[in-house]
Amino acid sequence: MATTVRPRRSVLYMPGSNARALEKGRSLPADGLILDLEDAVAPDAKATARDTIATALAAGGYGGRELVVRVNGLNTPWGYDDLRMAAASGADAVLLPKVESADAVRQAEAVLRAAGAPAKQTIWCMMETPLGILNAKEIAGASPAVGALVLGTSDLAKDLHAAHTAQRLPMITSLGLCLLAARAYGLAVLDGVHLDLNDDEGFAASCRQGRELGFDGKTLIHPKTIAACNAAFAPDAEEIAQAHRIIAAHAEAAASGKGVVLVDGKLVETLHVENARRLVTLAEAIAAL
Ligand SMILES: CC(C)(COP(=O)(O)OP(=O)(O)OC[C@H]1O[C@@H](n2cnc3c(N)ncnc32)[C@H](O)[C@@H]1OP(=O)(O)O)[C@@H](O)C(=O)NCCC(=O)NCCSC(=O)C[C@H](O)C(=O)O
Ligand SMILES: [Mg+2]
Repeated sequence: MATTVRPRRSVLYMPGSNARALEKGRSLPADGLILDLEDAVAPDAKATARDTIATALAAGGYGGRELVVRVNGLNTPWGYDDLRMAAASGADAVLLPKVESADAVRQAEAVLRAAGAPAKQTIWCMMETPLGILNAKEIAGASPAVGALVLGTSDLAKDLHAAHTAQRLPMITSLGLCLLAARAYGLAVLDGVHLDLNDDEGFAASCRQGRELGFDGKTLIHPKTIAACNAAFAPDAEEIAQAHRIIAAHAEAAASGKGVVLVDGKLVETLHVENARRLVTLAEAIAAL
C-alpha cells in the first residue's frame, strides 16, 4: 500500500480567534498548520473566528505548509457553517473533532461536497474518545477522502480518567490502535500535543517515543517547539547514509542473483530496501521544503 511521503513532522494548532497567530503561521517552519475553530475558540468567538480563518486563507502567503481547518462537530450550533466555510477555503484538509464512527465521516463529507469542496481536499479525523479509538479501523476506512488520523490525547486522557505520565503508558493502547488503523489504510497519523511548555526534556522524549512508535509527526501548541519536533521526526544524516548503503548493497547482491545481503553485520532483505527507500524519499522531501 502506498504511504505518504509528504513531511508532516510538525503540525501547529493556531486558534482561529487569534489573528496574530494566523499571521505568524506564514513564517513558522511547521510542516502543517491547523487553523482551529473547536476547543481553542470560545463559543462567543466562533463566528468571528470562522471569518478570520476564511480571510487569512483567502489572503494566502502560507507557502507549502499543509493547511488544515479544524471545525466544530455537526452536533454543535457551528458545525455546518464551519464545514461550508472550510469547503470553500482552499484548505488542504478539514479536521473533524471527536470522530466516533464511519457515518460521522461520511456525513461531514456529504456536507463538504454539497458545499463544493474540491475532490483533493481531504478529511482528517481527531481520535480522542474511547468509542472513536475502538472504531479506529472503520473510521480510517470510512472514505477514500480520509487522509490522516490525529490523536487528541488531552480529550482522551480526560475520558479515560488517565494521567499524563512521562512514559505515556496510559495512552499506549490508543496510540497503537490508531497507528494500526492508519497504516492499514495508508493514512498519515499524527501524535497528540505535549501540554507542558516548560518541559523541554519531556517534550523531546515524547517526540522520540512518537517517532519510534511510527507516527509521521506530532501536533503542537506553541511555535517554540517546532524546531525540536522537526529534528525528532526527520531522518538524521547517519540514518540517510545507512539507507543509501542498504539500497546499494541490495542492488549489488540482486545483480549477482542473491536476495539477501549483510550491511554493517545486519541482514538486509527486500523489506529493508523498501523502508530505506521510504526514508530517503522523506529526507529528499524535507530537503526540498
Ligand atoms: C498556549 C498559548 C495560549 C500561549 O500563548 P502566548 O502567551 O501568546 O505565548 P507566547 O507569548 O510565548 O507567544 C510567543 C509568540 O508566538 C505566538 N504564538 C503563540 N502560540 C502560537 C500558535 N499556536 N500559533 C502561532 N503563533 C503562536 C504569539 O502570538 C507570540 O507572537 P509574537 O507576537 O510575534 O511575539 C498559545 O501558544 C496558544 O494559543 N496555543 C494554541 C492552543 C490551542 O490551539 N489549543 C487547542 C489545540 S490542542 C487540542 O485541542 C488537542 C486535542 O484536541 C486534544 O484533545 O488533545
Ligand atoms: Mg480535543
